[in-house]
Amino acid sequence: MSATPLFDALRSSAQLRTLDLAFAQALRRLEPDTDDRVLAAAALASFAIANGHAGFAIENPGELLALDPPWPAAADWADALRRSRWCALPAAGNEVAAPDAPLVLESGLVYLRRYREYERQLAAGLKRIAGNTVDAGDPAKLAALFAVLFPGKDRGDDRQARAAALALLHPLLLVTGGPGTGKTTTITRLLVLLAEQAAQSGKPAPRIALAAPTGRAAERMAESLRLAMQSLAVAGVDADRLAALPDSGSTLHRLLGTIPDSPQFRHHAGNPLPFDVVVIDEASMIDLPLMAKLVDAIAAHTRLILIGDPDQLPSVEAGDVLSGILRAAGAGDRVDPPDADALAPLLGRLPAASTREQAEQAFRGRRVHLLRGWRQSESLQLAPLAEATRSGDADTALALLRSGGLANVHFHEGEGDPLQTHGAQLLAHWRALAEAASPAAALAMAARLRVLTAVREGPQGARSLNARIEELLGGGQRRLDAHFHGRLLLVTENSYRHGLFNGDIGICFDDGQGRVMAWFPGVDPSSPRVFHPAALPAHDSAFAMTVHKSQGSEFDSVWLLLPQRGNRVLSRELVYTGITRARSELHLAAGEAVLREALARHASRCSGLAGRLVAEDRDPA
Ligand SMILES: Nc1ncnc2c1ncn2[C@@H]1O[C@H](COP(=O)(O)OP(=O)(O)OP(=O)(O)O)[C@@H](O)[C@H]1O
Repeated sequence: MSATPLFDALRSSAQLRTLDLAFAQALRRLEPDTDDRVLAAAALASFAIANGHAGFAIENPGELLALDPPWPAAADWADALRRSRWCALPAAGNEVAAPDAPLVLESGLVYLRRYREYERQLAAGLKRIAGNTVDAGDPAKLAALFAVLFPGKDRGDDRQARAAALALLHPLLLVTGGPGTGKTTTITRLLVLLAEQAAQSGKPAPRIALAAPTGRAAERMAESLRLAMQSLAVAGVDADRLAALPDSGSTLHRLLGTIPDSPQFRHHAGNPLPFDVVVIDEASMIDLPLMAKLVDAIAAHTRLILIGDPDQLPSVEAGDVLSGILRAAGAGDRVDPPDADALAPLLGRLPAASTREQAEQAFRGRRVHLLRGWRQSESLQLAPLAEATRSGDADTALALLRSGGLANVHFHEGEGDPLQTHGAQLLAHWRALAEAASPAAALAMAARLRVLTAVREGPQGARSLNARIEELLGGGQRRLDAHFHGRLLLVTENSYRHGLFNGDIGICFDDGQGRVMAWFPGVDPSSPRVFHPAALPAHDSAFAMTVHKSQGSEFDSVWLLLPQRGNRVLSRELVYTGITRARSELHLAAGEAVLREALARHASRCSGLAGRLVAEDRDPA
């Protein structure tokens, strides 16, 4: 038995959820002799999931929560777990964990078994896809079209061109980059290239699916794709090739086919997605279970293309999936020599610095990281601030903010309450929502401005801001109804039955017959889906929302409010995600100390995915 009553210390710390403690207590009820450190590990593994980790590292439990008295030595803790019947010890990363143990200890991480299995399945699925063979055609025959799609002189150095060329050879491609680096533009051209390749091989046009974790992100992607297609039509690209490209996107849930009241999907390994190319945008938002299910549903002949910005916040739910895959795939700045040789007809001879030495890797997915920002004539000059934030350079970020020299970036240093300092301007926007001509118009107008906060609770939290905004909208006198006309809504749980998902934004609006209904964007932006407010899944107001919930959306004008005191949730990824939600105007209200604290911290997550992807698989015994 341990000398340290660790589980009691966790209980009295009041940091864990009731659920985490109840899980450990259930193990103790089943076996009263269970080692205290095993109980603590069970509670922490459960708590880790709630905090976005896949498990927790026994070497570094302080990453999860600050605790006094000190933690047990990692070796002793591991011994206690190894001796416990509650903990499985798989011999290899690709081995299924014993089904009767709710915990797994592997490579120094303690997992809840279910999440370890998601991670194992995801790694196996990604390796399977990356190892599939796809018909690369004859790149030389595509050279003429390639020159039209990528007219730059030095195509080998043009990472957009590289990404498109690599998609011909590889069934798993990751295209990463910050805002405006041309991810969607690249995907559009890459899809045209695949359509041409199919036509040259006498095959039907490829069936292509576009999806993203949220409806808003899917719409944004489809809109950018339509614009990129228009410019290709002007550049003389054959209309038949463009016709192969989809003109709309769907949510990942819709793509996979939700089943009412079930976390399972219609598409899975036994009924794979009927597409030749599946393109997923905003991949940083996808959590471990969802990514595992997506990958499971990818057929042997299908190409999977994941797009994302690796500097954004990781998914709220368990994961950090994108960064795990990216770590395994490399920095995305080099091409393997065999790829370079195969693609020479398109890319020419690559400069030596663009190729890398070792050709053999366990993980065969390919990544291209786009660097150059293309958004020209921007009214909002965000790039230098985004770069300083991304790299954690607080001195430069503060100097840029204080100089006032970045167009349409406004720094409200030390201001903690925009409702007091700029209330009239903000309220005018929200009042106008209620005056809109239709629910569709109100939803479109709502995207013009959003207050983003780092936290949900506390004086600068989304909850208290929403309460104050509603009070101000009600004139401070009459209490508004719960679902008043003009109230912005944020769905906070997935409801497969409604087709409404965590993060979806809607509005309460009169239906023309005196009834206030809740309206959410549908496939066609001009005809939103309507729900009775009493029948909605869990929801909050969305006048102000957390940066976490804003992922995948953009707003013309963003007010980002950091708390006045330090907080563990603050990170450079949070600030980066918040500021890059702005399209034409950014207001940042923060104090120097808190901004410095945020930029000094990474929102890192504990996961074993990268390790699994680069590990050689062991043959099942
Ligand atoms: N190679 C290029 N030449 C000229 N313009 C380009 C090029 N690549 C991208 N652009 C332009 O830059 C802008 C941003 O491109 P795009 O929407 O593809 O970027 P993105 O990385 O998908 O952006 P976001 O992160 O916002 O989704 C568009 O106006 C696009 O036309």
